[in-house]
Order: sequence, then structure tokens, then C-alpha cells
Amino acid sequence: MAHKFPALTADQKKELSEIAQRIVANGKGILAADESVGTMGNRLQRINVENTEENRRQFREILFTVDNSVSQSIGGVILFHETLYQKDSQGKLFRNILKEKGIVVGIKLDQGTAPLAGTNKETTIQGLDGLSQRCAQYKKDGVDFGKWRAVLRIDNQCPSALAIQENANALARYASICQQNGLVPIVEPEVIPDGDHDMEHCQYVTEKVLAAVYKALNDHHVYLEGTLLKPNMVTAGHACTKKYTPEQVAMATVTALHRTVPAAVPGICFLSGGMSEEDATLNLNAINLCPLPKPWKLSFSYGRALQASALAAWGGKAANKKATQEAFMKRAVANCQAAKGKYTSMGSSGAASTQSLFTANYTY
Ligand SMILES: O=P(O)(O)OC[C@@]1(O)O[C@H](CO)[C@@H](O)[C@@H]1O
Repeated sequence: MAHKFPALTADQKKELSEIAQRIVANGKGILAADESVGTMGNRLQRINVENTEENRRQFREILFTVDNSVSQSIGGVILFHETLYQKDSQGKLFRNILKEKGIVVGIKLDQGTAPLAGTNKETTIQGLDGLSQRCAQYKKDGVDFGKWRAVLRIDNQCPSALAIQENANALARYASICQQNGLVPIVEPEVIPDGDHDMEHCQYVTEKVLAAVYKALNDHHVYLEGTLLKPNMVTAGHACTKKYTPEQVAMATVTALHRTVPAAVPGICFLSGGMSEEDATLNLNAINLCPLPKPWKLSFSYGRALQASALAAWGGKAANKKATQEAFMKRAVANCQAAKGKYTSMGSSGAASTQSLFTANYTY
């Protein structure tokens, strides 16, 4: 069939693929600092800090004003709407601080889950209405990529065919709208780790979900070279009694990706999904060492696994700025090494880094 109605011009495609490649160049990954107000509240509660706009701003100021060398490890930062318009204590917009470091600014675009009636507590994601206008405004405000997280659960009759189709279609529609507005879409279909299923079952489900997502992206004429994928790693459910090594996780993960994700996709940036900081780094390292074909950059887009030690070091006190920045930088550098398959565990890297960050039945 002739390609009569191209979705994007050659210039638009060039811009999108350049943005995507910049984010994942040379082992770089993404800091997911896009926690909504509620999710940030959960993070702050763990360190007994009140969830106020000023406390959220202060923590993020500490992260974003870290030494410029962070840009060797972090290619992009995802912000929440509130943070995009916040400033540091000298009155400088966070987004300008990031851009001056050469970091690409992104924004969370989904607006949370809504129930799919008649299913076993499954959900779809809201935020498509008015999305094009929001994207256009964000582009004017210096944003170059977006993020949309869909949630799939493994349980009795889950994920259902309906949940897989509906979320794949919403992700594809979002991706198309982003690209029309010059934003690289990060496509995030997260199979969450709640449950006692084994790793093999997670692999089966992850393959089904990713296959549906790439079919939908193709149906919606999404330009894959101008996208990034943010998937879960293939792991056992959190309550599974069987334990797997990073090499086993890596083999299952790369096998699932190899079967479902086209080579045209420039980068796959994993979410950390409640793994400890150290596990997230060790698994990413093993993934990059996995002896299977890997046509994409395999990197990170971690929220909890980049910020847990930093949050613990901060504890809500400005005086802890240096320790907070050191903790953050340590994880950023470790994950950059892992994205090149060159990480060697630092052993005693602090209690916070080996602590599980999983919360059961967590609503984001
Ligand atoms: O799983 P992680 O690495 O902590 O976070 C992954 C993530 O997609 O989920 C969070 C909740 O939506 C977001 O803040 C973040 O971008």
C-alpha cells in the first residue's frame, strides 16, 4: 500500500530521532523525578518529611543543582507539571538549570488510572483529552519528551485481553500526539511486580503486552526511531518464593524484548519497579552483558532506584545537601556504568541502597 498520508515530515522525524538518541547516548539514562504530588507524599513519608510544595521543591533543587558532571550519566529528567514551573532559591527555573547542563527535559503526561469495569480491578490511563494542546504548550516551555505510564497486573484473569488492548491503544494514541507536537514519547507499559508468579510467567505476560503495544504503535503510524520504551524488567512477582540471579533476569528480559521490540527503537530505559537501588543496577549490568542480539541502547529511567539513598541522606534538612548530592551522583554513575555493562558492585554502598523499595498494592 502506498504511503499516501505521511504522519510526519522529514524534518519532524529528524528532530525526534535526534532527541531520542541524545537521551540515551554513551550509557546515559533518565532520572524519573516525575512523581505526582501523591506519589511524592509516599516517598517523603518514608523519611518523615511533610509533603508540602516547598519540601518537594527543596529536594528537587538539591538533585538538579548537583555537579555538572552528572550530565555524563543522566541524559534526560522527567518532571511533574508542578516542577517544570518551579525555581531554585536564586530564582532560576529548574528546567533552565537542567538544559544548561545539557540534559533533555521531559514531562509526565498521563493523568493516572481509571477502572475498567467488569475486570479484576484492571485499569486504563486518562489524559488523552486536551493532550495535544498540553504538548504544544510544554514544547514552547522547553520540554522535548513525554512519558505515559500504563499499568498491567498479573493475577487471576489478569492482564485481560481488554486491558492489554485498551492500554496499548492509549499508549499509541498518546505517542502519536506527542510526535505531532515535537515531543519524543516514552512508552511505558509497566507489568507491575505485585503477586507470587514466577519469572517465566512474567516473561510470557511481558511478551504479550509488548507485542500488543508495538502492533498499536504501528497502527497509529508512530515513528519508532523517535520513541523510547520504558518497560519492566522480567522478574518474579514480589511474593514469589523462588529467587533468580541477575543473569537469569537478564536472559528472560532480553529474550522478551528481542521477540517483541523492533530494532528501529533507539533505546529501552527500564523502570525500577520497587527493586533496591543495587538490584536495579546489577540487573541492568547483567542485561547489557547478556549474550543475545541487542540492537537498542539498554539503559535506565529510574525513579526510586536513583533517589532512595539521596532521600534518606537528605531527611528534609538543608544541611545534608552535600551528602544528598553525593548519594544521588553515586547511583547515577553506577547506572551509567551498568548501561555499558561495566558495573562492579561497590559492596558496602550503604544500607539504603540494598533495601527493597517495593510497596504492595501501591496506587501511583
Ligand atoms: O519504578 P520507578 O523506577 O520508581 O519509577 C518509574 C515511574 O514510571 O513510576 C513512577 C510512578 O508513576 C514515576 O515517578 C516513575 O517515572
